[in-house]
Amino acid sequence: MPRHKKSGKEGKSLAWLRWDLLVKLKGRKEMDRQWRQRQVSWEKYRDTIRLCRDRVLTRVDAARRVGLGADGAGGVWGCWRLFPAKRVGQRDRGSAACLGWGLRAGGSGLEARSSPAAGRGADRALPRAGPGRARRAPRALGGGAGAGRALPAPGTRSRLPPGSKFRGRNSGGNSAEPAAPERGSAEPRRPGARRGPAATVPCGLPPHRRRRGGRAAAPHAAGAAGRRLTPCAPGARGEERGAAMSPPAQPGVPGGRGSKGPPARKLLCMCSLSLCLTYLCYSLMGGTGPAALRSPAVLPGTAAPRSPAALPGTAAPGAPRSPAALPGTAAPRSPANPPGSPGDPAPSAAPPRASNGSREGAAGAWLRTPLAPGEVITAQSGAFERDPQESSTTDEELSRAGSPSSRGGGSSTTPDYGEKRLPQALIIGVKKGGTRALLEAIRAHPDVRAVGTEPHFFDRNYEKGLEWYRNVMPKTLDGQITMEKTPSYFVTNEAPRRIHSMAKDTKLIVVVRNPVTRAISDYTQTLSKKPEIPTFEVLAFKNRTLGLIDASWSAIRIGIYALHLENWLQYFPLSQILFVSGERLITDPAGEMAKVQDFLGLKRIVTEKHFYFNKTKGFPCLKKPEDSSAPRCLGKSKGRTHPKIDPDVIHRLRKFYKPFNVMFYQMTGQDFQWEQEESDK
Ligand SMILES: Nc1ncnc2c1ncn2[C@@H]1O[C@H](COP(=O)(O)OS(=O)(=O)O)[C@@H](OP(=O)(O)O)[C@H]1O
Repeated sequence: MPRHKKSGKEGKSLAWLRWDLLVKLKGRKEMDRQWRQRQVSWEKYRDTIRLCRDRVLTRVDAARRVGLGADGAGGVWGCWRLFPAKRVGQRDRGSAACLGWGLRAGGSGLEARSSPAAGRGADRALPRAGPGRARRAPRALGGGAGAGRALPAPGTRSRLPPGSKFRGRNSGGNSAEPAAPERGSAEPRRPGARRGPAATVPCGLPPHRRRRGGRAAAPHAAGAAGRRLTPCAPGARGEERGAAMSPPAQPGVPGGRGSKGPPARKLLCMCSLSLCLTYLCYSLMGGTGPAALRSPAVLPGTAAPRSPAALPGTAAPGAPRSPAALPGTAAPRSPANPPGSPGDPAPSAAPPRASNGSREGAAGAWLRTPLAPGEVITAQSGAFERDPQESSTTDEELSRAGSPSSRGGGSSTTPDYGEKRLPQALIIGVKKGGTRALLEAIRAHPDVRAVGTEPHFFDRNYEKGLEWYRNVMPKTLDGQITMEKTPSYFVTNEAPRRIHSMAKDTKLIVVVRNPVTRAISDYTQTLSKKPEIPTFEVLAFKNRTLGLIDASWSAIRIGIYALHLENWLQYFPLSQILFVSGERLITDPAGEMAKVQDFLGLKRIVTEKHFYFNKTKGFPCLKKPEDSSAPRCLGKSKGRTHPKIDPDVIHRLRKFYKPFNVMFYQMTGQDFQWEQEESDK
């Protein structure tokens, strides 16, 4: 039975329950008393605990997905406790040390499991105790490879070091419900558990509860600067979002900032998210060497070695790594770093990406190109992924655009007067989100001038310098906005810092789309260039039998929006980033364009009059309302027919993305309803 806190103003409530549950269970102490005095039935008592347990388990499951099952006493969680940085400035110290610890502990952050069987052991840990049974052994959480072990998960803190003041907090609370004590006996208690602060710090705890014995959560809470919210239960249901997370207010979005939610929930959620995401980041970045995450993907049945850490539920130690040695950890994240400064490695300096020995030979090598140091993902980073097609600018185009004699930097509509300026607004992603449609639509605005090609300045061409970049831009008059779009910026680790150092008030636009559809779209694009590549189903899994999604495949990884957004939020406030729904850009382009124009401070000139739905194309096309010229639809490369994907694979991918989507909704304060979309199908 989880313990409640002994002291404090509201110390009589369970410390691990969600806020709404706490409210419901306000009289829990009283209930305990009544239970002992035979005034409350065992069933009622048991059901209450079962309810709480079920809520908490969603978090456990989600944590397992992101591989937070670090080994050792306390794990990353325990480590955080040792670095209780209370100020933002101390966060990095804690991050580096703890994440270094986490890597040493062998977590392979993105070896995610989506198998329905995975991690369900806990869900099956139904109460069996009844009156007359004084105590029961704590049940292990999770199944599969991790079965039989209590896995640490955000909020469970099951691996805290001995002596930790968190210890005993979960007391089996997450994994099993309490055995019914004999009437009149003391409450059932796990051996070794002591009364006091509960070990579990789940979502929804008010600060005064978290503070005691909850210091591990503090650094992240502080670091998140009160801005980023973390889902307590990444797998949380939609109805929990608004109330539980209190995302920023959005007109029409339930549970926005305006909704009443305890601030502690935000803090706690921030902790979890920060941990998850940072861990993921480091996992992603840390593999230029033979790290677990970068180890060659192995198909079942092949003999190639594979880190056991990659297996779900396992926590085999990987190669020890110093946090300082991790790419990206040493470089200070100072926005003041000017482009080209020593601490700012040029993207072109990235070593040539070679095949890392994946399963499908050349095609596999293409899809699994290792990342450059400091790079989270570069969408078009690999030799084959650098597809100079519809979304990417060819080198020739760029050199033409960047030449002094160039006119308009690739924008055919740019007049030959005014001056070239650095962009004030960027469409930074996401690849296959609908970025081209957005750019073309906003270019219809007379106060916008945009480069037609993708300059890839902040990822591939940064060493060419800002003058080169400026030259790529079209000429503008005073009052006109210069824009460009390069979807790979969103997943480029260095991009936020570089853009910030160019101009910290740069407005950023991200077009997001259901990550499953986006992945299929991404794959379809590649397939159109390379018909010999393996099927989507093959590429999506590391091990399909085990349900291991291959998050090292860029098509999958790009869709973990929350992970990438975290990087941007280090440099830009949320208010400076506009999230455009790729889905609504198709169904209601004028509505989305209204938001874009407002965000850019432009008069709403691009309206429904500018759009025409082309049945043949199946998409909206642009027209000029003032003349009778034919509508302009995007090219054949936009709106391709996707190959049919095995519904089971889609289902697993949805499950994989769900917690990340929920995080993303909470971070942005917008519910893109991708889960809703899916459940409708
Ligand atoms: N008006 C209109 N016309 C055509 N296509 C449209 C439009 N609006 C959004 N979309 C969707 O945009 C998807 C391509 O996204 P991007 O332009 O971001 O792709 S890229 O990253 O630049 O390659 C593209 O994805 P696919 O359908 O998979 O091809 C479209 O679904």
